[in-house]
Amino acid sequence: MNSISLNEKFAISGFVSIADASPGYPIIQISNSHASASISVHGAQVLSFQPKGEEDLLWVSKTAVFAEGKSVRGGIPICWPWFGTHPDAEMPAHGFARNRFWQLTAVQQDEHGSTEVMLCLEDDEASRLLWPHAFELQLRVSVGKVLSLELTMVNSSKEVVDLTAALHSYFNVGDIAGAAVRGLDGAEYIDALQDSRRFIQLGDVRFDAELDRIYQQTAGDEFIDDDLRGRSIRLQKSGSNSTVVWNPWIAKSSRMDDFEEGGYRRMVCVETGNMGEDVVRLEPDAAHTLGVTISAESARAASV
Ligand SMILES: O=P(O)(O)OC[C@H]1O[C@@H](O)[C@H](O)[C@@H](O)[C@@H]1O
Repeated sequence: MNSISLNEKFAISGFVSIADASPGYPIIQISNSHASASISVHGAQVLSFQPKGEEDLLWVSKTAVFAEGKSVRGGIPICWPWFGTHPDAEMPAHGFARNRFWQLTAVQQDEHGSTEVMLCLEDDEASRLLWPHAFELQLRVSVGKVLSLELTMVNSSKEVVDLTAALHSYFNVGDIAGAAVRGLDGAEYIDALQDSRRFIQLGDVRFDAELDRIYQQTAGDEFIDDDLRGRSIRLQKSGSNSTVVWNPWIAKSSRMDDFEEGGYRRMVCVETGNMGEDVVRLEPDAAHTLGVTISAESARAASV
């Protein structure tokens, strides 16, 4: 699959084209009357979403690497079939779906001017070495005034499987000092930086040091209030009862080669997921859909 054959099959004149970020690494580029966006076929990773008149809602590191087997640092990597580190240290963190090329299966313009893209990933010999189950994953992305992602996971095996997952979204903020995550007040969280001890969130989440937490029982809307930009990013979730909030701050980000210097100030991860106690158990042939809709609101409208 290369960008020439993908263009022949999927390009839509004036709306969708496919170009290589590096040789053999196709990126779907979308521009419609509502927004522009880009999606990498590798990892089915949304890399940018810019509604008309807005700055990009997503953040990608300027030093991100576009190569097979490594997730791009930024955008919305898909963590699946496990979230976080694996008990076997040889296994990749956050599963393997973000490290593989997916299949682009459909692109279409709908009657409201939104663009819909479908990508899929199925088990093969390489995946079964890491996770011995048959599966089908499908990501539907809709780019319009809002960005919607729906990740459907189907258990095609004959066994019951337990899954954890995340739409590991990196959001673009003006300055982390003036950013807050709203909507988690009162939620219990597991603090990865304090021996996974549990605490209750009081008020908004604010940032002045490394932060890495799994919030539980979080089915409601969440907002990232961005003082510098005077906007709020709204997340409406479905099929998700947990949320990770992460900022690596100075020391951890400087240990990552693909994390641009000082980039921790301009991003925050608010990850829609099924993690911690929110494990998805699928019977054979059963499916689960994890979804998020992301939109920008002016700070004034969002606080009413
Ligand atoms: O470097 P990775 O594997 O993309 O992970 C980034 C971060 O992902 C977050 O979801 C985790 O909570 C962090 O602990 C982790 O550091």
